[in-house]
Amino acid sequence: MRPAPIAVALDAPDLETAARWASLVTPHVSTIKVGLELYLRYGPEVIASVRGASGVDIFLDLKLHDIPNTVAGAARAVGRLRPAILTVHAAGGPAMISEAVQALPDTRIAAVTVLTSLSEADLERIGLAGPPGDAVRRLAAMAVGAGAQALVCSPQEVAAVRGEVGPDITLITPGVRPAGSGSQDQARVATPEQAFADGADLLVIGRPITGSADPGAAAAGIAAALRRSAAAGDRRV
Ligand SMILES: O=c1ccn([C@@H]2O[C@H](COP(=O)(O)O)[C@@H](O)[C@H]2O)c(=O)[nH]1
Repeated sequence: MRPAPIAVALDAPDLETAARWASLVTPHVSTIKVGLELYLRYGPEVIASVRGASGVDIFLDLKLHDIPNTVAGAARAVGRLRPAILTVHAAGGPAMISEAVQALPDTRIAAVTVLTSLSEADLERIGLAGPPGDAVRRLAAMAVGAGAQALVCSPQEVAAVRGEVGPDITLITPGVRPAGSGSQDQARVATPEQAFADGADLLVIGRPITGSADPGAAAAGIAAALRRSAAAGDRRV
């Protein structure tokens, strides 16, 4: 059975916990995501520890955001870790995105549009007044024009972004919460089934899996729900 298009966010306080979560979920999911907490604490060595012997894809979520030359250097610096996906902030602009793409030809550069933790009220406070979907679509079009092969947006915008950028761009959605789960610090959320039906290619899910008493069973349960959605033809795009 093919692993489900889920990236489990290993936001763990220590390496042992991250490696344990990784070994429990990798039979069920295509990807594991290493973010700032683990990478800043343990550095590049963390990747080998969580990758183990599995063929799981590594999603390095460093959200690079700096001048183009600095981001190009940072992207080259992580190249030897062979991440399948590396994030940059779309707000860094087209030259920065383009430099990252050129620096890492074998990695999918994913541009983060508007963080899923931000609400419309938050956007107004940071000078981006208007529905989040408007800013997400603007940033998505710019990032793809600059060469980004993937985009990060919330599941609430994924259908509109697909309409904007077409079928060839990988759409990645954090802000995924199974029915009945709390949204915690996420502001723009939807269920895994809804994100998948609306066209997400990779669902980022952290605490609903890693906070469960049995992360392996939680990942398997969400993977099974996605398979049922696919079999029922629920995907609209
Ligand atoms: O807009 C974004 C971009 C990245 N993330 C990351 O995804 C996970 C979500 O974890 P949950 O526990 O499922 O909330 C986390 O690692 C974030 O850094 C995001 O949430 N939103």
